[in-house]
Amino acid sequence: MLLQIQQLHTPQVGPLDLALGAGELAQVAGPSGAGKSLLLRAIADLDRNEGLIRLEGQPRQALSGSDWRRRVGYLPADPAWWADTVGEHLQPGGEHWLEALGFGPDVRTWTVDRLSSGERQRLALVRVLQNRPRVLLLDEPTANLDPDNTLIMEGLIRDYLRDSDAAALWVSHDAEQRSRLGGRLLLMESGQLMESNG
Ligand SMILES: Nc1ncnc2c1ncn2[C@@H]1O[C@H](COP(=O)(O)OP(=O)(O)OP(=O)(O)O)[C@@H](O)[C@H]1O
Repeated sequence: MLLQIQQLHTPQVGPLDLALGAGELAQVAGPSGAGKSLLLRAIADLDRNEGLIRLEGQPRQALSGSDWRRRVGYLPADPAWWADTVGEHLQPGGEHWLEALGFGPDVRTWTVDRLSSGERQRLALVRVLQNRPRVLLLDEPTANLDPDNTLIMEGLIRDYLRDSDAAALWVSHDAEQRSRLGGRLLLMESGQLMESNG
């Protein structure tokens, strides 16, 4: 197993177990307020949580918080930006991702305050992918995108999972997207995670 979670719990989430294999995409659905975002934040170790999480057999405590979050990349629904320009948030390289998402090389000079919500969402994905994570934690990554960009982003993420043999936990409210992506579906309700059969 690539990612193994045992008895993960926070005041709002769990205790729950979950395992993701290399290349696996598991979707998480469930009502607003069920704890989907808090689950992703707990796995990324951004909120206080207890439980055992292993990545490729290595316990989370063996890595620093920042190393863990490079390997287990979290894309929040509303990513934070701290510097003035896009380029200050990006590492060198990754031009193929920028290009695939519709940006030219000049995007690095753009100021963050001019970005639309969809541009923010697409650029934040590039930020996460540049760390070459083994696991992606995606919180409604296409919520602010038009249909064309949604399909492009879905394709890019799928390509990354296939090429890097990475896994993803993908929160989506969109039933059509869920059927396009396919794969395993997990349902979250009141902080508990259940495997869905349909
Ligand atoms: N820091 C916090 N302390 C206490 N409760 C919180 C905290 N953050 C979120 N909550 C509550 O925990 C519950 C789960 O929140 P969460 O953001 O995980 O929901 P969600 O399933 O992602 O919902 P949505 O689909 O609307 O994004 C909500 O009732 C929320 O108000």
